[in-house]
Amino acid sequence: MKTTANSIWVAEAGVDRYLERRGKLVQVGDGRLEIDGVSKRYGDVVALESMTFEVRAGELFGFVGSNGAGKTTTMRIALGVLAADSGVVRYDGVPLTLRTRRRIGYMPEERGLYPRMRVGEQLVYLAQLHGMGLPAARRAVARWTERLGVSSRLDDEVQKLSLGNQQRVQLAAALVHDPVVLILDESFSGLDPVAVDVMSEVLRERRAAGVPVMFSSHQLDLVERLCDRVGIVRAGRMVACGSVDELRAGGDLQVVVDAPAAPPGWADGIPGVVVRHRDGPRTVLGLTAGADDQAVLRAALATGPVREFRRRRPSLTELFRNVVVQAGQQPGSGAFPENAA
Ligand SMILES: Nc1ncnc2c1ncn2[C@@H]1O[C@H](COP(=O)(O)OP(=O)(O)OP(=O)(O)O)[C@@H](O)[C@H]1O
Repeated sequence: MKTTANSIWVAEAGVDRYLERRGKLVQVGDGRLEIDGVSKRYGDVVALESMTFEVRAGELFGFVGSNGAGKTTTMRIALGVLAADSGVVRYDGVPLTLRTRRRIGYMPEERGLYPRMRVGEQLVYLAQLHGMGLPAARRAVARWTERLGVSSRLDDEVQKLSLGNQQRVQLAAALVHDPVVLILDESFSGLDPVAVDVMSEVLRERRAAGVPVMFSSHQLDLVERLCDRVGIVRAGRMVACGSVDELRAGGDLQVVVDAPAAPPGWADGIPGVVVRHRDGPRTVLGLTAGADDQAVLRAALATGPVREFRRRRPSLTELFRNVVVQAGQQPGSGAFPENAA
């Protein structure tokens, strides 16, 4: 048995290793990236407060939150370019080391390429910084630039490329050294639809190869489509985390009613029912637990014809608004449990 600052090794047999952590036996060595209780302040600004979540091996994890919520700070700490005040980041069950950090592929939000350096030269250089030999680096650069559609620009200076193509090069820079973890900050912003497809395909491939992939984005439809799980962050804390279906199931059940003759206020007074939105003849109602949707239908029919009546769950965008905007206006009223996954 071995004791470290953060954990006690209780068994080690082949690849199945276990840790006792906070009284629970946890299997390690499974390629997970864990952000555990990470806090960070910038002077008086609390950027992160006990941020906790994990990205599993072979999982695409979407990291969403409003501007200034703490996404970039989390990612920079996960990469080790920024130190946390407290908390720990682990990969494969153990706190990150310099060696592990070199094996992370990172795409920074502020982009980090040298504008006057040629694309090919720069990518080879970056691959070598991550420990690759020159021949392997050249092969990887040829492969990834071909894959990302920028192989014809290898001899051009980065600054001569369009912003979208610079972004493709930036993704190539994150991938050339065959990273074991991928962390991408706003990787999709500013890309044309074809480049979005290429980027999505590459991320899915990395996921299939068993890599934990985490990316931040404000494009929630894309996150909803692509991710296995999503974490919503607000004011430096994870306020909802789970698969899109889990999160949607946690949101209120809604009923859409198209009743052209219904007067304003027709649904007022039905127990457990709140009018969420009204658009012409259509009303979207939120139903709290125990509310009777048949009572809604009867009330709608009492007004005249009903052309549409269907139940639905909120989209990720609506959930995001509920969690981030409404909860922000009413502290402590978050609709979802933390780390619900
Ligand atoms: N170097 C810094 N000095 C002072 N405050 C900072 C610094 N970097 C970030 N912050 C603050 O920390 C908080 C979290 O910022 P962060 O960049 O992590 O948010 P974000 O979720 O990535 O936002 P965005 O979606 O706008 O990129 C914000 O209040 C921000 O103003």
